[in-house]
Formats: sequence, structure tokens, C-alpha cells
Amino acid sequence: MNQPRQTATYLSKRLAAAGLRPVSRFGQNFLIDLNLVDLIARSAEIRKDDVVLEIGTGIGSLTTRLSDQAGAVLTVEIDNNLHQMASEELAGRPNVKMIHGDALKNKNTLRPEIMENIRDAMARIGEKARFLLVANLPYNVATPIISNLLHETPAPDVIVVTIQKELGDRMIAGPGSKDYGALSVWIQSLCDAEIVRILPPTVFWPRPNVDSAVIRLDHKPERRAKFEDINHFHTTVRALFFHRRKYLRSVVISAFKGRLDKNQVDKVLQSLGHGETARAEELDVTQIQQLAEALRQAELNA
Ligand SMILES: C[S@@+](CC[C@H](N)C(=O)[O-])C[C@H]1O[C@@H](n2cnc3c(N)ncnc32)[C@H](O)[C@@H]1O
Repeated sequence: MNQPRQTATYLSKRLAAAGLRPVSRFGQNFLIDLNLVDLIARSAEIRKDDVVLEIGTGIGSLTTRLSDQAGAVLTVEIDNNLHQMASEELAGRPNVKMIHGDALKNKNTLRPEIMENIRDAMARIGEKARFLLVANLPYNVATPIISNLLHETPAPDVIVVTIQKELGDRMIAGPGSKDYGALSVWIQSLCDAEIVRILPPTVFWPRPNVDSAVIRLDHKPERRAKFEDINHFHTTVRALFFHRRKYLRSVVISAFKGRLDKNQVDKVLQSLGHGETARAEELDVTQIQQLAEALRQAELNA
């Protein structure tokens, strides 16, 4: 199979020949350095038993690498023109399945077909099958895609994606940092997270306005197993950081209004040693988990 020489000129000519231009609302910033396309695929350490999901097929340059290494690839593209171009590029690759459409049904839900196809492909491969997300993600939907996938069963074992650097910084941030928030706690509660490489705008065409990062998340099922109710935890974490400058006490009181009264909230906070002036952003991931679980228990006993 011929690999396209993916320079900016090559890509712009190829799109222009089809009467197309990159669509910014779809986050169409294509990687033009093929070494970086290889870096993404290599960083995922893909095996023959792996089922790989790619969101954003583009013209299929990363997809071909994934197809060479994985057992099965499911790739999703919202743009009909790119979907058609990639179909030609990927024809003759029986381990690639393409979906044309939005990867998200709505902000909180993935397109159901995605997980149906992933589960089918994993069942075909058998017990050793792992599930990976490997993609140069469209930046506007990167957070809901990653967050929603972590709710799924199975959740991806490994995620290697290109995202805005600022988003990567938020994923790996610790307490006390300006980047620390609900996303940091949610990701680190379930995964080991690392930034593999920072990418300048020049490696994309067209150039985005910001730096990007290749990040790797390793999902830890033993961490997930500790949560009695993962949805409750996620909702609580988002509520705790919604007004990040406010004191924890008033944030919890308003988030649990109608479910816990002020006395019950005070009891929970006192039992965990959080004083009147504590703020969510000062609590580490374990302390947030303990607080969310204590609030859940208090609600059950209320
Ligand atoms: C950053 S580009 C990556 C393209 C290609 N994989 C590459 O590495 O050059 C993101 C791709 O995601 C597609 N896309 C944007 N929003 C999407 C969505 N909600 N669902 C599926 N694909 C989407 C865009 O049309 C675009 O092709």
C-alpha cells in the first residue's frame, strides 16, 4: 500500500484536487510530519491482538499505521468528503472498519455503534484482546471523547492521543497547580497519565494557534474497581471544581442542595479534617475520592 508523502503541499494539493479545504469547525489540523504519525503509533505499543479505535480518520495516514500493527481498527470520521478519500486509501485493508458520522451522540454519550463494534471485534479476537484509543483527536471534542470512553465497559486499556497541550497539562496536574481541576482528578483516579511529546504548531497543516501534546493514559482497572458508583464520583468531582475559588463548604452545600443539609455536610467535612477555609483545589486525588465517597455514604444514610 502506498503511503502518502504527507507534507503540507501534498495535503493541500490533494484536498484542492477534490475541491476541498480543511474545515476548522471539525478541528481539521493534519499532522504533516510522518515521523510524528509513527511516534503516536509507536507510543501505543500496539499488538496483533489489539482492537484500536481512531476518532478522526482524516485521509487515513495514521489509520494505515494502526492497521499494519493491530488486529482490528475502527475509525470514525464526521466529514463526508474525508471519509470518501480515506475509503480509497484504506480499501484492501480487511482489518479496518470505517464509520462515517459524529463520534459523539451528545456531549455525555458516545455514538452507540462505536462500542458495539469494539466489543464485537474484541470478541472475535478472544481473551487476549485489548482495547486502545489511538488518534490525532479533533481538539473541540477531545475531552468528551476521552471522558466518555473512560465510563465505558470496557474502557480503553491504553489511550495515546494528540490533544491541545493545555488539556494535557490539566490531565497531569497536581493540587496547588493552576491546571489542577476536575479533569485531573477524573483522569488520575483511573489512569497513569504522561505527556509523551510536546508538538509545536508547525507540525500541522493548517497550523493551530496553540501547542499540542501527545499524551499516554494507562487505564488501571484496579483503581476503577474501588469505586462503588463511578458516575456519582464523576458528577461529584465536576461539582466540587465548578466554583474553584469558593470554599469547599459552600461548594458542597450548593452541590448537594436537597440531598444533604448543612449539618450533614459539616459532619462529613469535619470527619475528614477539612476546615472552614479548605478549597477543593488544595485536596489531592485521594482526598477528593474520600470526600466523594463520604458524601455518597451520607446521602445513602440521610
Ligand atoms: C486533527 S484531525 C486528524 C486527522 C488525521 N487522523 C491526521 O492525523 O492527520 C481530526 C479529524 O477528526 C474529524 N472529526 C472532527 N470532529 C469529529 C467528530 N465529532 N467525530 C468524528 N470525527 C471528527 C475531522 O474531520 C478530522 O478529520
